[in-house]
Amino acid sequence: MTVTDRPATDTRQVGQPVLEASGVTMRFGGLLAVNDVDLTVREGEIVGLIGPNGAGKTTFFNCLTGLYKPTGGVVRFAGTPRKPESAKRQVSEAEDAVAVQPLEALTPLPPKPRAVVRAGMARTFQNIRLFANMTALENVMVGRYCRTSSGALTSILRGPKFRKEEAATRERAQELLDFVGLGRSTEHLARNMPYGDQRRLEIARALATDPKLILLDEPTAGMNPLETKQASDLIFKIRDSGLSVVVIEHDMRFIFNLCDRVLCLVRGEALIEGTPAEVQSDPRVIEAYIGTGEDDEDEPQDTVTEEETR
Ligand SMILES: Nc1ncnc2c1ncn2[C@@H]1O[C@H](COP(=O)(O)OP(=O)(O)OP(=O)(O)O)[C@@H](O)[C@H]1O
Repeated sequence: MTVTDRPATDTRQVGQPVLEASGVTMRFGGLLAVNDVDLTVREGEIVGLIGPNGAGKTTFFNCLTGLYKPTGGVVRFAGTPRKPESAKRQVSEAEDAVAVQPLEALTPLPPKPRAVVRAGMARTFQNIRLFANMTALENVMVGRYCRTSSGALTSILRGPKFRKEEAATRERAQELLDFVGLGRSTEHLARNMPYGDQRRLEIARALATDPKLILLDEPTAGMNPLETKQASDLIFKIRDSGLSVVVIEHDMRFIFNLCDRVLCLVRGEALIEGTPAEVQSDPRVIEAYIGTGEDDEDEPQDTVTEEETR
């Protein structure tokens, strides 16, 4: 029996590339954390990033999202940093449906998280980073502010323009809470919400930036099986709404059921990239996780078993 329940032939069409990372390399002093890694993500795709602990997954994510400036390689994205929009455009459906540009239009991303977000890339983190003492709605509204145009003075004066923009921001935030299944938790303080809800709230906040691509770093870490299933359903729903998704996870069953393609990193290098069926049947992947027993005494071990990778 295999881990994936996906049909052997998936007839969904994927589109143009939205992200193209080539030769991405990241050194921390003498440590080569990511070495010459390529990744292309197309419109409508869910791509998984797996690998044992310390393989370089999060570092690669940080290079893609501008948190780190890679020491080598280039990250191109089908979008350029957009200036904040007017309140009217902010809620327009047309704006949500920003056309993904053809490959030629992929532009190198400036290594600045804010510019990367404005270009249309959003992410969540391995450790939950919510504003604990803010409500769910306020947390999502914060994510939305990168798309609003009110400056400090407008905000202080709270004039008609500010009020209109604030109302639109609030409305969009509520829509996103409904979308992720937290419509009834609007006024709950983030810190009082159940763990699985906090993870969904983080996703809602990331979606508030109007991304074309969302990157999720271990979205099911610490979740029970029901929460994991709900997370999987939510990611499919996000993909079906027109976004591309890249997801890091250690839960093999989750990854192989969810993803169109999977990239496996080992010691900073791409070991294999392919369909879930190709990756889960590759003996090198099993070996990378469970080790050969010869030289892995000091290697950190993941919890995956050979049974799980099959
Ligand atoms: N800021 C940093 N400075 C120095 N070394 C770092 C830094 N960030 C990560 N590393 C090292 O780079 C390597 C890759 O780490 P990274 O966190 O990217 O791996 P990972 O695959 O995400 O691991 P995990 O699954 O445990 O989260 C590790 O050896 C780690 O210790």
